[in-house]
Amino acid sequence: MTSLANSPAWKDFCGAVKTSEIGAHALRILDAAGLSVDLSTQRHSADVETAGKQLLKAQGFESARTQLFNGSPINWTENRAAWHTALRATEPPVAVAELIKHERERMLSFVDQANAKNQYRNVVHLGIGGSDWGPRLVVESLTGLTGRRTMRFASNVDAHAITAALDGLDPHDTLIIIASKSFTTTESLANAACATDWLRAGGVKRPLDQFVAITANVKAARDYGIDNDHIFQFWDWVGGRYSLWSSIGLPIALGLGADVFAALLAGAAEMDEHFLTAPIESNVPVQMALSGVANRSVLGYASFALCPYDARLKHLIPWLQQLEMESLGKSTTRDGDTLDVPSSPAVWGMPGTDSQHTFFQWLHQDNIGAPVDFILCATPDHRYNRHHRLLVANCLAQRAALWQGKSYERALEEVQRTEKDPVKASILAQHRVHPGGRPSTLIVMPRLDAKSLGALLALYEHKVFTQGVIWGINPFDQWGVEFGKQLAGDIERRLDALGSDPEVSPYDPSTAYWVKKLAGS
Ligand SMILES: O=P(O)(O)OC[C@H]1O[C@](O)(CO)[C@@H](O)[C@@H]1O
Repeated sequence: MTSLANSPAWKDFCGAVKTSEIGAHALRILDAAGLSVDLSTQRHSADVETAGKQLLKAQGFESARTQLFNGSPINWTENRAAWHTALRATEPPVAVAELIKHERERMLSFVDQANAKNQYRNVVHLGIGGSDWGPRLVVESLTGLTGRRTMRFASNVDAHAITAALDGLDPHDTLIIIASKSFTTTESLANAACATDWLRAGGVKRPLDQFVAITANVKAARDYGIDNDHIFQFWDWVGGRYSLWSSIGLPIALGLGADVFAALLAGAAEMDEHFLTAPIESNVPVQMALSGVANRSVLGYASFALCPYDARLKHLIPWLQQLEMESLGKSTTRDGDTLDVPSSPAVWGMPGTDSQHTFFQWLHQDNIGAPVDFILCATPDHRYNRHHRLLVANCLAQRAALWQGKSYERALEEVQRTEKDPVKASILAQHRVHPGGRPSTLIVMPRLDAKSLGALLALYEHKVFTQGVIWGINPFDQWGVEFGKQLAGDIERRLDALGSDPEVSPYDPSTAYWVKKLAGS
């Protein structure tokens, strides 16, 4: 049985983190691919730095990183590579360079032709999880800058999503994209069927002519009836939640321009280079990963919040939730043992300043709270300077309050200005104390453009990868999701037993009750 908890490197790391003094270290701002990442408000010390390096060494970080970039089958439960870095490399690895070039050229020439013919004023993208969040995040974050088509996204199997996405569009001028690596995903195929009906009802004679498929299962897309010229491939060695950089980026090129997609890839490639070459102590994804492990596994924070102080980045939250929680939400190590330290924090969040009026009270004064990743753009893309100043001030203020806290003495001084009764003043002051010492990271982007966004997404990808290495878990599979899918398929068949009494014996009494009650609905 392998034990991380009992390994000397782990014990040293825990000891160093626990004895690191809050606020004792100097400014710690690291730069990577145009992003500035301020880790000054994370627990750190010279000992933490040394122990962090030893831990990475003990967990085989350098060789794992090499394997990531050279296309080794590091997704060991599925015996596949996770080679998303190849898709954005300036010079992709020889083994896949031709494949990538060929497919990218096909995809971009489709975009060129559509632009030249002034075709498809509307695009409806149907995908879910990794086949949705990435392109949705990029398109919706950057559309204000260069948007050139009406772009809609529908993922949920709740038909309200697809009906809203199609609402008001001209069926004759609408392209439907089915984005699904497996081309078997229930939600995406059910929504595609709705879109076909909608096109037909709108007078389109050959609805499938207006479909595009983006998939690793080309045969299934062909069998579905989609023309070869409208099928854009990606491959087994690209994980679903890492697929944004592949043909899954088609809506970005269609909606924002091929140059925007290229800039996104360039930003990610720059971050890849940094991750590969920067020394450990200034390697931003690695340092963020170590802080994350310290917060989760040593200091016991079960979650962290993501608060972009840029409302355009609202979809970064679900994107990161999938990246972090589908990748790291596991507790079995490579040898099949149970991981014996707490791992994989839950991720949640909301853009600032809305979040301040929603859950920041809890962050400030709950017994434990949660670390926060703050994201800020130095320059906005609007002309309202005061708004931007307010946004920046709020972001910095929240972070300072979480870290510095407010002492009882300071609170008392405040209260005594209006409350003269000493007993009452003391009680009221207690309510105003902020414990402080609450960790956070501040990421400053120069402005929200494709290059910075590409760098930001790659930063989080590598942070998650590094944490997977430290915890010894495979960040590239998702067996937990697969089990739920199997059960949903089985329950759907039982619910479909129109009129007859469905067979529910394999299920627990509560599930059985509801299947019977809702059958035929
Ligand atoms: O691209 P597909 O095959 O439709 O899968 C969609 C999503 O479903 C999952 O398999 C499970 O959520 C994700 O990993 C994936 O991004």
